[in-house]
This record gives sequence, C-alpha cells and structure tokens, in this order.
Amino acid sequence: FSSLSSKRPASSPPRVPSVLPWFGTALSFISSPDEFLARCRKQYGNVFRMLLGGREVVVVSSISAISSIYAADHNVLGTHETHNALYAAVSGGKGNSTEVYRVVSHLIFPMVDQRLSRRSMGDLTAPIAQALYGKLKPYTQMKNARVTLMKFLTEPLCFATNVIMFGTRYPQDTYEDLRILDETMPERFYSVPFWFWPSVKARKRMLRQIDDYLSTRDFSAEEDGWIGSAFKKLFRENDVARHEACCHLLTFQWGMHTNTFGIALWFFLFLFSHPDALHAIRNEVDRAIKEDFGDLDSFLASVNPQVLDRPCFTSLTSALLETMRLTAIFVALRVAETDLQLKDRGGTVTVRKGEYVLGNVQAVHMDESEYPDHRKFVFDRFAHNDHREGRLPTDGQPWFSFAAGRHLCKGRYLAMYELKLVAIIYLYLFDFTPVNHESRSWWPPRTTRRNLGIPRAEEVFVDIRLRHHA
Ligand code: HEM
Repeated sequence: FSSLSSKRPASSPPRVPSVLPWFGTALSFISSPDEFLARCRKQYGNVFRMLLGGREVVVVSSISAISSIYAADHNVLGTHETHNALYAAVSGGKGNSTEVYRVVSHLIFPMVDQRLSRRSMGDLTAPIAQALYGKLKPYTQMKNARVTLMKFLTEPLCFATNVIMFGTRYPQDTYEDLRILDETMPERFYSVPFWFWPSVKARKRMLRQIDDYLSTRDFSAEEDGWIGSAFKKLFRENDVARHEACCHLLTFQWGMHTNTFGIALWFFLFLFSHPDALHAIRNEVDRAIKEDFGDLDSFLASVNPQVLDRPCFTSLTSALLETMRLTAIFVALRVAETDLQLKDRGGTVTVRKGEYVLGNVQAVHMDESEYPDHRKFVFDRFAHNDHREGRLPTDGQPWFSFAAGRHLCKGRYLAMYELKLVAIIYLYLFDFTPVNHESRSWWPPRTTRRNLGIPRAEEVFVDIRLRHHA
C-alpha cells in the first residue's frame, strides 16, 4: 500500500445497494458473511463498497490486496475497533477503550508473541500431550462409547492447554462455560438480539474464577503456567486494575481456544467424509508411532516441535492446512487511519481515511486457478510442497488462515501443535463411526449461518471404539 495525496480523485468501486440508510447491508452480512460476500463478488466483482452499520467498507478479494492489509501497521490500518469489540463481547468489560487497546496491543500481544514462539513450544508440547492423554484415559478403559464429537475432541484439549499454559492454580472446570459463551459470540459481536441469560451466567462464573486465580500475591511457572505467570507479572507491573485484568484474561482464553476447537472439529468431519484421507493419515500416524517411537508412551514422552514437523507427518500437516483453507472466510475489519492505496492485482484500490477495509479471504482460497478443485477437500494438497521445520508448507501459495505479514497469528505454533497432537493421539487410539453412518445424514453438517470468520458446525454424534493396539 502507499499513502495518497488527498487531492487525487477517489476511484469508485461499485457499491452494494441497500434500502436501510444506516444499517446498509449489515443484516445480510451478519446473517451469513460467507454467502453474502460470495454473492456480492459474483455480482460486483473483486472490489466493491458496502455500508455496514454506519461504516463505509471497501471489500477486496485479491492476493495482493489482502497481503497489503496484513502488511499495514496499526497507524495505517487500525484494528482497535475490532479488538475493543471482541473484548467487550467476550468479557462484557466496558473499560476505557484506548486503555483496553493499549493493554492488548502493547502489552499482551508482544508477551504472547514471545511466550508462544516455536522455541518455547519445545518445552510445552510433551506436557500438553501427556495432559491430553491423561484426560482421555477413561475412554481407553471402555471398548466403545457414543460421544458428541466436539466435546470429545476439545474438552481434553482445553484442559491440557490450560493446565500447561495457566498452571495448576487455573480453574479446571471452565470448559462448559467457555463453550456456552462461545456459542453466543457472533450475536454478541454483531449486537444481534439473542437469549443471553445462560451465557451471562457462564461469563460471570468464569470471571469470578479468574478473579480468584489472579488474586494470589505470588506467582510461579509451576502453579501459574507458562503464560499465566507472564500475565500476572504483566498486570502487576503495569497496574492493570483487577476487573480489567480478569476481562483481558477471559478474552485471551476465548481467543486461545475458539478457532482451534473449530478447526479440530472440521478436520475430523472432513476425514470422516473422505475415507481415503482418513485411511492415509491413520496409516501415517500408525507408521510414525511404530517406526519412529516404538509406542504411544515413547511418543508422549519425547514429542516436540521437531518431531511434529517431521516428514513422517506430511499428510497430516497438509490435511490440517487444507481444513483451514476451506474454512477461513474473511480478515477482521480495519479502519484507514490515513488515505491510502492498496495494491490490487495490476492496479490499486483507493481507501480514504475513516473508511474500513475487509479482506475476502474465502475468494482467494476458493480461486480455481490457485487451488484446482477448489471446493474439494484434497487432504494431500500441500503434501508435495517444501516441508521444513518451523515453516508451513504453504509458502508460495495464497494461504491466509493464520493471517500474514506483521499480523501473523501469534498462537500459530501452539495451534498447529495442539491440532497435530489431537489428530495423532485420537487417530491412534480410536476408530470413529458417525451415528447414521449409512445414510450419511450427518454430512455435510449443518452450519450456523452467522459466524466470526470460521463456519460453526452443529454437533455430530460418533461411536468410538478402542483400537486393538491401544
Ligand atoms: C487454528 C487456530 C487459529 C486460527 C485459524 C487463528 C487465526 C488467526 C488470524 C486469521 C489472525 C489475524 C486476525 C486479523 O488480524 O485479521 C489471528 C490473530 C491472532 N491470534 Fe490466532 N488463530 C488460531 C489460534 C490461536 C491461538 C491458539 C492463539 C493463542 C493464544 C492465537 C492468538 C492470536 C493473537 C494474539 C492474534 C493477534 C495478532 C495481531 O493482531 O497481531 N491464535 N489468528
């Protein structure tokens, strides 16, 4: 992007018409962002404008424009509104928005970036794997059971990540409340009416527990975990008021889990609906455990980022990235702090100070020339790319599911290693059969139309059976 002299005439991409003067297209966008963006792009092309709840939004859909958005810093394309809106939606906090944003962007994000570096993950993956397996143990005593897939996959993961990241002092029974709150997040974020009482109570309970957690005078990596101890130090050193600290921690908890849970669920759903992929990845996992580690216990004891990035898990890595390609929809809304031009294919798109930009990631991820058979789940789509330790084998391809440039997701290593651990441990231990397997009535799963960037699949029940070697 480049700054723009205010004297130049603004280019004018087509405008999506709306009958509602202030809301504009907000109702259609909010009720189903993916369908709405796809419809508008078909009708108005790669760049168009729309009025979204009083905001003038320029939507862009090219690789170069989305890369330019992610290359821009906060002084050019501000994210404060989105971060403040998320903080308020998750925690109900109504603090001074400038201060809330300062704590998020100047204190929490740099700390998280450092604490969740790939190097740090070296000491964290084995403890997470062991805690996850410990939580799954009861299921390994049963021959078979019927479970809801989301809870079966993510409750142990939530427990394991929390205990390692936030320590033994962190409340261990927050999963249900987090899920209740998460269910209402699109409505909260977009300020749409909904039945709020259960989630208000869930949020209150979590805030109370987090308040207890933050109340200890001392803190240590053992009892407060790798991230929890850093949060406590950061809040104390910067005199962040207790209630605000609780709201920040709750918001972080939500951000740490929501996308990872969603991707874990979609990954397994894609595998169940593509038996060839399930077969190939299960074989890969079985082979790696047997040949590279001997057995699951040795894997749990020695797993680390190098191990998880090894070529022995190439298909698994590829299938996870393919799941994310198919499920990412858009880039968080940003406001132009200055007049600017975004690169867009051969030309540029003008954005005026005060206007908003929205990157339509789905358009790039569904571009047939970039991704042949773009609608299909091709589990080994990225398997033949360059798989190097610490790098995603998407280099050279337009893949924005963890964002890009200076806004790359700060939890990407944690997320990838968590997802790999879940995939390896569960596929090694269990056979899965979705209920109503024969009729395939569970596929495709119904999705709630409203979402915050990843479609939300409704619950699927599965029968699990312990595999013979487990
Ligand atoms: C599969 C799971 C995940 C996906 C798909 C994902 C995706 C993303 C995306 C697309 C962004 C950029 C948002 C934007 O600026 O438009 C982002 C930012 C961020 N993510 Fe993740 N994320 C995941 C897991 C995590 C985890 C586990 C954490 C850990 C705490 C995390 C922490 C963050 C943070 C702190 C940012 C803000 C970065 C910034 O604005 O500079 N994410 N993530």
